[in-house]
Amino acid sequence: MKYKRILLKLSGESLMGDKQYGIDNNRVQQYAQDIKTVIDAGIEVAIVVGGGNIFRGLSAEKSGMERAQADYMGMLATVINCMALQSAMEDIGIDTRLQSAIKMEQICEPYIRRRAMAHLQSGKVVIFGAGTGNPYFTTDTAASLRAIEIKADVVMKGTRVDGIYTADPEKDPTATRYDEISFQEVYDKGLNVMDMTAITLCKENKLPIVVFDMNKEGNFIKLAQGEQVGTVVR
Ligand SMILES: Nc1ncnc2c1ncn2[C@@H]1O[C@H](COP(=O)(O)OP(=O)(O)OP(=O)(O)O)[C@@H](O)[C@H]1O
Ligand SMILES: O=c1ccn([C@@H]2O[C@H](COP(=O)(O)O)[C@@H](O)[C@H]2O)c(=O)[nH]1
Repeated sequence: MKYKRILLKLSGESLMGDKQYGIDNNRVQQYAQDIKTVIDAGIEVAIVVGGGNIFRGLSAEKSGMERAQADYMGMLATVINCMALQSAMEDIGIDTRLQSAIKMEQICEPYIRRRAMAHLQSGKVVIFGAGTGNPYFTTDTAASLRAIEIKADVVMKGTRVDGIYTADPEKDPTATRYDEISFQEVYDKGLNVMDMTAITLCKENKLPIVVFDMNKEGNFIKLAQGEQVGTVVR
């Protein structure tokens, strides 16, 4: 098996499906099924979920809200997404634990690194909510940070584009996709598929990143088993 432990980052926006806002249950159910195939193959999976489908701190700041306050709202939004994904996974028999970087005793465990690793070793999927717990960060950075902390082999960013392009493919139809790219090239070319703090953490800790289309059923297991899917950054 190529990977023993994977950190899967799911963007909030991809949970929207075709909706303009919020959560598309069909999409969440598809993700849960795809995650199950990877768990059933004996691979450990931890997940960080974004919140962009509900609330983004930066956008709220532009409308006049104080940034830190807005960012805490964004972190709470990620927990809502995590709970939706947790429900969908439990419905199909996956054992899960949700850990939040901001304490919410009635809802989930607090983030405790060693406990998270023990859950993973016993076959549970651990979902990390509330990002890093700090404003001015993103869930991409939370994904890199948690992946390093729990000694994952890779960060897989499952999103709605099928890899990293020479420019944002949603804005530039002439953009072409890389199969592989170095951390340095991501900086040099200013590619915005993940924020630079997240990229730097992975670079400094020699942790590869794969960006792939999570909306295509079966992609996650292919990737987990070592097939070439999406773009690898290393
Ligand atoms: N060079 C590039 N290659 C690929 N995608 C790019 C590139 N530049 C910008 N993007 C954009 O990055 C987005 C991927 O980020 P994603 O939607 O997963 O956002 P996020 O900020 O991680 O999550 P959230 O929606 O939770 O805020 C794609 O939708 C794509 O349009
Ligand atoms: O560590 C973190 C993670 C996230 N935030 C805030 O949450 C929203 C949603 O996260 P995305 O990564 O954009 O999906 C983000 O816009 C921040 O406002 C944070 O403050 N700290």
